[in-house]
Amino acid sequence: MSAALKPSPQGLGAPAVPAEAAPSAALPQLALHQASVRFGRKLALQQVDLAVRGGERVALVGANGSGKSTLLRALHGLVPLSEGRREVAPGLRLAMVFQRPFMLRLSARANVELALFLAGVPRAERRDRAEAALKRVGLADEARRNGRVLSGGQQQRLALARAWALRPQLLLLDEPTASLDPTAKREVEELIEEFAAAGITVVMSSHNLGQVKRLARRVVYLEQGRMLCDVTTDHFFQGPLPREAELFLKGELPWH
Ligand SMILES: Nc1ncnc2c1ncn2[C@@H]1O[C@H](COP(=O)(O)OP(=O)(O)OP(=O)(O)O)[C@@H](O)[C@H]1O
Repeated sequence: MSAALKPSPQGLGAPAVPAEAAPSAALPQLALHQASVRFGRKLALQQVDLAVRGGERVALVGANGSGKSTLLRALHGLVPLSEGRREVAPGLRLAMVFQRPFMLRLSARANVELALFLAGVPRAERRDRAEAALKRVGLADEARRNGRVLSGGQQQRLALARAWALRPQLLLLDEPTASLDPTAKREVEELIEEFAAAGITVVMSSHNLGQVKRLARRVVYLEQGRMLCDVTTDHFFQGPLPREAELFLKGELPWH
């Protein structure tokens, strides 16, 4: 269930974010309240409370299968909640980049134009916006190339261009640099940094703790669909944390 955000004392009045992680008292752009997602017998998300405010940079961290992608999809409204509710600020422009971005067998520019068409952008604006977005991510020279034959890093940048062209206020990114080589990873990270610096709210999942440290200001740790902590990035890396999160961090130490 979803609803528009209103400053109600009952819903968003109750802080879903610990005081130290909340950057401002502004109303959330997007929130889940006691949200659960079930796939058959599998409870992929359990009673999650998460509120995201404008300009935040949130990283979702946890082992494989902990529910990061499901949480991103629930935030986007792509999976139905079996319990709880989703609230979204009226008119919020939201875009998502998936772990394996799907490209149509069309030119890079047409892939962006199609996203604009689906978002209801008038035809007259689509080409300019698509070209500007491709330029923004350094793909102006690839505009006519088939999106499917671009390299993995270029496809991920094309996916970012497709999202950016929608002029989102909030961007959901599912492991945006998974399986990219170090150069492509750095290029994508730089783009995310620029988008965030321009004021776009970013919520991203990542297995790369170095990247979390570089890009995020707030870390949400998930284990078996439960949100076990929601703290500033500094706190996440300095502790103290719940035991499960400490063990996860110890297991991931090679990132140091
Ligand atoms: N469409 C689906 N149908 C059935 N089970 C699903 C579906 N999507 C996710 N799951 C299950 O829900 C749980 C959480 O999956 P999710 O993909 O959200 O985890 P994740 O933390 O993103 O994992 P990874 O880091 O491997 O991407 C897993 O047990 C997964 O198998």
